[in-house]
Parts: sequence; structure tokens; C-alpha cells
Amino acid sequence: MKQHAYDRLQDVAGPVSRETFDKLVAFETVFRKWAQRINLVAPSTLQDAWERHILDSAQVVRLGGGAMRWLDIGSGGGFPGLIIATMIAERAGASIDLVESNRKKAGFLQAVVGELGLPARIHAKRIEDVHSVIRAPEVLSARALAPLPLLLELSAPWLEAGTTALFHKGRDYRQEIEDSAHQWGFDLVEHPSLTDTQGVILEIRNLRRI
Ligand SMILES: C[S@@+](CC[C@H](N)C(=O)[O-])C[C@H]1O[C@@H](n2cnc3c(N)ncnc32)[C@H](O)[C@@H]1O
Repeated sequence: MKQHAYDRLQDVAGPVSRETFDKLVAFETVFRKWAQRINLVAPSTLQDAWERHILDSAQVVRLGGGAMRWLDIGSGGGFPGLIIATMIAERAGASIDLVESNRKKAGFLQAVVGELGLPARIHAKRIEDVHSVIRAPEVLSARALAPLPLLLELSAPWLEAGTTALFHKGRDYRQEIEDSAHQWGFDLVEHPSLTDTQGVILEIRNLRRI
């Protein structure tokens, strides 16, 4: 079973060391413990958390290439931010900032960072309040945070300055792109999700206000 899970992780995320895999397994254990006490994800998705949340998150790391400075906004129970943190931990000097305004969830994120020794800083604040605090990440991620027009508004201070976005999106993503078009110009690559047949990861660069 464990070998199968390791192989599947590498199918989705590319080459991953055994140590990183073991850390992701440790993350899942801590996550499950906390998820019994506080609402970290929809309870109906808990049973399949490895595929639905951990692997779903892991796939963005490959799309980010060798980026060293990451930012994840609206991190909730750590997806994809803490999974990215776990996977970039072997890159010397790499780090990620996570922004989550819910205090209970931010408390969970901070506890996991301490317990697993992850290269992540937790900001228990609103995204709107950290625009000038978190400077020039190479890649910004967000999953299940907001429809694309609002997501672009929230991330514009970084994206307009050259950060690349990697946004998990579900089946309605084409409508969301259309809804953004009157207000925003951007370069777009649609990457089919490897864990959700109807999902995509939108890679957005060169954001500009129209
Ligand atoms: C639906 S959850 C998704 C969490 C996680 N990204 C995932 O995919 O499981 C959205 C999260 O964003 C946080 N959030 C929403 N608006 C925010 C804001 N303006 N600033 C910071 N966090 C915010 C919420 O507290 C919530 O935890």
C-alpha cells in the first residue's frame, strides 16, 4: 500500500524523495487528528484526504519549476500551502508564506510548521492586510478561495509585479475566465488536473488591469 501511494505521488508530482513522502504521511496523520476537532476541510472529503487534498496540492509544485519563494493565500487546512512547504523543504533556502485569517486554522498551520519543521511562515491575517508585508514571491497559489475575478483582485499587488499564479479551479473555470475578461488582461496556460478529471490549474502571468 505504502509503495503504491509513493508511486502515485510521483506520477502526480514528479520525482519526490522517500523522506519527503514520509513527511507527507506524517502531515496526514497530524491533519487527521486536528480535523476531528476543527473544521479543516469538508467532512465528506476526509476519508479520501490523501488523493483529494494532499496529491491535489502536490501537483502544483511541479508546475512551479524550481521556484524558491512561494506564497499561498487562504490556506485553510494547509492546501496547497503546507504540502508545498513539505515538498520544497529539501531545496536549501526555499520558503513559503501562508495567509489564513481564521484563527483556529492559522493555529493548526502554525502547530504543523513547528511539529514537522517546515520552511513556512504563517500570517494569521487577511490577505488585504499583507500586500506590503510579503514581498515578491515567485509563485502564488490558491485553492477554493474565491471566483477568479475576486481572486485576481486579491492577488493583483503581487501578480502585477511579476509573480506567477497557480490557481486550482473546478469545472466552471471557463465562465470565471470570461467573467474576468472585461477587467483583467493576462497570459494563461490551462493545466488539466491530474487528480480531478474536471479540474484545472490555471497558470497566470503578466496580469494587467484593463
Ligand atoms: C474554502 S477554504 C479553502 C482552504 C484551502 N485553500 C483548501 O483548498 O482546502 C478558504 C479559506 O480562505 C480563508 N479566507 C477567505 N478569505 C480570506 C481573506 N480575505 N484573507 C485571509 N484568508 C481568507 C478562509 O478562512 C478559509 O480558510
